[in-house]
Amino acid sequence: MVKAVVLGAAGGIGQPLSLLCKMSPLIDVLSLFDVVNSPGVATDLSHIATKAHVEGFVAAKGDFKGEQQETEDAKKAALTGADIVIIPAGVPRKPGMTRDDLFKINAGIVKDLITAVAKYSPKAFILVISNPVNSTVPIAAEVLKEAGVFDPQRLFGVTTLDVVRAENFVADLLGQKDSSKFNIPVVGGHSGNTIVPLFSQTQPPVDFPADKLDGLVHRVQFGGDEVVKAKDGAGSATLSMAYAGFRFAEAVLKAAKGEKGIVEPTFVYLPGVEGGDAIAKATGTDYFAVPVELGPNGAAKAINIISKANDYEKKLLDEAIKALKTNIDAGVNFIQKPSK
Ligand SMILES: NC(=O)c1ccc[n+]([C@@H]2O[C@H](COP(=O)([O-])OP(=O)(O)OC[C@H]3O[C@@H](n4cnc5c(N)ncnc54)[C@H](O)[C@@H]3O)[C@@H](O)[C@H]2O)c1
Ligand SMILES: O=C(O)C[C@H](O)C(=O)O
Repeated sequence: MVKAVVLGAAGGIGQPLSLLCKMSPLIDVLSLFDVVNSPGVATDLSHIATKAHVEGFVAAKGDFKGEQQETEDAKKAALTGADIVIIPAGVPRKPGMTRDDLFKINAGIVKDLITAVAKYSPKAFILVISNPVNSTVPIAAEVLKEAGVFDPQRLFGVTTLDVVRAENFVADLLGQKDSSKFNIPVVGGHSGNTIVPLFSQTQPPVDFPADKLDGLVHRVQFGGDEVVKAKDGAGSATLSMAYAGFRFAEAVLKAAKGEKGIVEPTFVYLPGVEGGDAIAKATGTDYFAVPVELGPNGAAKAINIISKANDYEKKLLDEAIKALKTNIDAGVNFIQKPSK
């Protein structure tokens, strides 16, 4: 029996992601939690005739003592027995904002939700979508460490949308309809210049002249801004993110069931994953998105693809690492050195 939980299930990402989970033959129980509207989303989904049984849990409206208990009970009921917890809870960007501008609100939301995960489903795979991923994943790790239940193989920052974009933009540029035949590793983090597509490692190989390459790299790094601008104040990527989040969740679940050879780039705590130490040493950071081979216990092996980067990509990596370190420190310090 596989139980999947979506925290932030009533949101722009949460709803289509929950729909995709409801369609999946890999999921038996789908549990939805949000601070608003999740029972409605759950009831709506429960009318679809597919395998997963759907349950909805919502936080209490207020924050008085009795209501705090009600919210805690809802989290407990949603999370108990979970095999995989997917977290798109939090505020999205508006035009003119960076992902780091979301830290102020989302850091606290992620801290709060991971505290509940640590209590009620400490062995679940945890997939963090909430931005800024470069900081929310270290926050999650620190909360889990403090609770004594941190398993680095089971904590993932979801960077799949960057891979999806890279594959799609390359296909676009080559005038090809089917982007699914491309495999493009995107490494680093998930914001602006911390996103580093390694086009030199594309399978099947592709080759672009320098002027085209600059534009392509920029489009992958700032693909999120393209959507924020087009939505004009109504949020950021939701549908493509639901697709990407589900693609990654499905990969984790398939590998957990024993399927071999599944590799997806994801933002992980390197020292806790086989092969990660060498990458941490090369980058000088403990967290980095790299292609990870998934297995029954989650992240089985970090693949050191960055050692194959060409000179152009090495420059991108240097810039990414500088920015990433600041983001990671902000996340770690949020838990270790909270301001009074
Ligand atoms: N990792 C990625 O590639 C990626 C891509 C797109 C968006 N995002 C991020 O995902 C997050 C969600 O985006 P969205 O467009 O779905 O936003 P949204 O505002 O539409 O939905 C967020 C949901 O989270 C809920 N929520 C807020 N606080 C909560 C809490 N404490 N517990 C449970 N639920 C809570 C809200 O009620 C809302 O339903 C944003 O931070 C966004 O930046 C990440
Ligand atoms: O751009 C955003 O703020 C949302 C997300 O991180 C994205 O890449 O689309």
